[in-house]
Amino acid sequence: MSKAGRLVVLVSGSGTNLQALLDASADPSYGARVVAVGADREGIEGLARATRANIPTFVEKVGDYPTRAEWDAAIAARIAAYEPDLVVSAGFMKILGTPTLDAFPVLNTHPALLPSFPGAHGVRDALAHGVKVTGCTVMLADEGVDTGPIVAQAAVPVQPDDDEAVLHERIKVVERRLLVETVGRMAREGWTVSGRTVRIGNHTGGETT
Ligand SMILES: Nc1nc2c(c(=O)[nH]1)N[C@@H](CN(C=O)c1ccc(C(=O)N[C@@H](CCC(=O)O)C(=O)O)cc1)CN2
Ligand SMILES: NCC(=O)N[C@@H]1O[C@H](COP(=O)([O-])[O-])[C@@H](O)[C@H]1O
Repeated sequence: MSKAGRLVVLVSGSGTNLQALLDASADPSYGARVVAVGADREGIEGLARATRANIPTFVEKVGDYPTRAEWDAAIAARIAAYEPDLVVSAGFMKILGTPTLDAFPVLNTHPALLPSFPGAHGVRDALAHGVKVTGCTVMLADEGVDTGPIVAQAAVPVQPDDDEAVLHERIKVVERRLLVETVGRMAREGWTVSGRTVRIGNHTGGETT
């Protein structure tokens, strides 16, 4: 049974999901706290949010390394320095390699109902397809792109005049609530993974991660 008290959160942009986790973890009963925030780029609001909250930050840029494998190793080492129980990818726009995945459970939030519309542009792709309902997914990352086992999902309606920005903002309201609730339950109750099934709480029959 895994527990998720110490969180390292990875961001690449505005960090509103990060802010939701920071706000929730201000309550000691939440069961988890953000111990560090990492990013793949400088000058983003997600890093500024961490600094305002007096949370340590780090940046590892892919372009600073001769190979992707060296970046994979570098970001894994930066994460490891904070000894997380759970890494939360919250708008982090880089695919994490096995040095990170083999060392820590990584929870990712995606703005679509996986397995539909994986990748860097889930909202745009769902809108282009003409779906009437989309949503958000919280899943445990594996070596694939958004292929890991699903932990939680929530549906969000698409309105006729939606553009990508409007729809994404509607999704993000639901997504922040889903992520905060899911991380909190994982921290307080633990989780198990059996094949593609993730169970939160003290369930029998699952593999212990
Ligand atoms: N090993 C994994 N790492 C990550 C996953 C995952 O499922 N497995 N999810 C992503 C988050 N994500 C969707 O939820 C996602 C983000 C970015 C990309 C992507 O194609 N990235 C490109 C670069 C894009 C850019 O720099 O703007 C890349 O990595 O080369 C796909 C899916 C977090 N990490
Ligand atoms: N495929 C990855 C992806 O699209 N992630 C999405 O980026 C947004 C980041 O918002 P935030 O920086 O305000 O939390 C979130 O909606 C997250 O699901």
